Order: sequence, then structure tokens, then C-alpha cells
Amino acid sequence: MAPQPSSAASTSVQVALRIRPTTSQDLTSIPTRFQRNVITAVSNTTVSVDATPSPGPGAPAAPVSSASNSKKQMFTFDQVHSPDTTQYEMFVTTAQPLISRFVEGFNCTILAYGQTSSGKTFTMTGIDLDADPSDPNNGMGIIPRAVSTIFARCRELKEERGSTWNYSIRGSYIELYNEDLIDLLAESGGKRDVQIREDKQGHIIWEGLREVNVRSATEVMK
Ligand SMILES: Nc1ncnc2c1ncn2[C@@H]1O[C@H](COP(=O)(O)OP(=O)(O)OP(=O)(O)O)[C@@H](O)[C@H]1O
Repeated sequence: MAPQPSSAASTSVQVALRIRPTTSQDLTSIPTRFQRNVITAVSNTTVSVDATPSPGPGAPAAPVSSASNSKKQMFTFDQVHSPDTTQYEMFVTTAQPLISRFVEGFNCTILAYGQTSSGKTFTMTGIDLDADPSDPNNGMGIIPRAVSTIFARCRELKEERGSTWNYSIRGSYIELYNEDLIDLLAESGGKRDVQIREDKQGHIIWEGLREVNVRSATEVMK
């Protein structure tokens, strides 16, 4: 899919909507009378949502297409990705453009948001985690592809700039569970609670968070 035209160039927050395909789990866990697609990508920035209520238990099935009852609403996003969008396309259109800015020192955040089972973990982490992150045909998600691209980009910069430029990469891994922040890389027996605060210049400080030096994408994903 080609990069999307959007307001991206002028705003710092962009929203990309991905519509998850129906899974075999949906077909067995959702009662047949509630199984229907309510959301359709009508362009690469717009979705249509069918807000017509499902029939209640025991109600006769609604006519397949009762236009008079249908309440369609349209919503617009910076990007809309239909159910056949691949993992690679998601990476190329969302995270990849941020990476050159990130390695130049800008702060970048990628956040997955959605109800349970909507595909956050699949999109961010994905499957085939031992595969080649540059292969567009596997199921690797945004995180392994982004980590590998960051290392590749830093290596390229180092070759271009030679001894005048150096880099080091550190990683942290934190879980927000209820109201608590937990350091998932804390040494065993070490302090796991993390406090978040802001200094006078407005920088966010994660107090007590362990940062680990990493030298390769494989090391990060371990
Ligand atoms: N784009 C997709 N293509 C194929 N299968 C998908 C896709 N997105 C999600 N799935 C499948 O749908 C199911 C739910 O996805 P996932 O676990 O990623 O949801 P989640 O938003 O992380 O849920 P939770 O908030 O409950 O952890 C999984 O079986 C996942 O493999």
C-alpha cells in the first residue's frame, strides 16, 4: 500500500486504524446471530460503521439488507487499513517513517489502543519472531521490525559519518498493571516498582527503571 496522504506532516499525533479480519475463534465463540461485519474501509482514510442494533435473543433474523433500518456512520482517520493489510504494510506505513527521526534524537511513541481481542498484540509483536524482520512476507509485527530497522539505520549512519559519530542503544521494559508501574528487567531481588515524575524542564523521569545496553536486534527481542 502506498504511503497515505495525511495531515501527518503538520501534526505530531497520527491515528492509523486497522480492521482485524474475522478469526476462526470468532466463528466459534460468538453466537451466530451476533456475527456480522459492522465496519468497512471505504477509502484509505475513512471507515463506515453500521450502527444498526443486532436482533435480540429469539428475534427473527433481520432482512439481509434493510436499507431503511441501516444507520451508517462515517469516521475519518490519518490511515485506515482493511483486514487484508499485511504486517509489513502496517510497519511501513506507521513506524518506519518515524525511525530516521528517532535515530536523530527525537522522541517517538507508538501506542496500540483497542478493546480486548482487537489485535494489539498481533500488530505490535506478531508471529514468526525468529524470522527475518526485513522479509515482507512473514507475520512479524511492528516491534521486531522497528528494532531491527533502528540497528540497521544506526549502522548505516556510523558508516557514513565514521569516527566523528557514535551511538549506544539502551532498552527498558515496563508494565503498567492497574495503577502500578513494574520494571520487567529489574534484577532478581532488585526493586521492581517504578515512579514516574516530571522535572522542572518538563522531562519525564522514570525513577528506578533499569536500562540495559543492547547491541543487536536479537539481543533486544530475547
Ligand atoms: N490482522 C490479523 N490477522 C490475523 N489474525 C489476527 C489479526 N489481528 C489479530 N488476530 C488474531 O486475533 C486474536 C486476538 O488478537 P490479539 O491477541 O492481538 O488481541 P489484543 O488486542 O492484544 O487482545 P487483549 O487486549 O485481550 O490482549 C489472536 O488470535 C490474533 O492472532
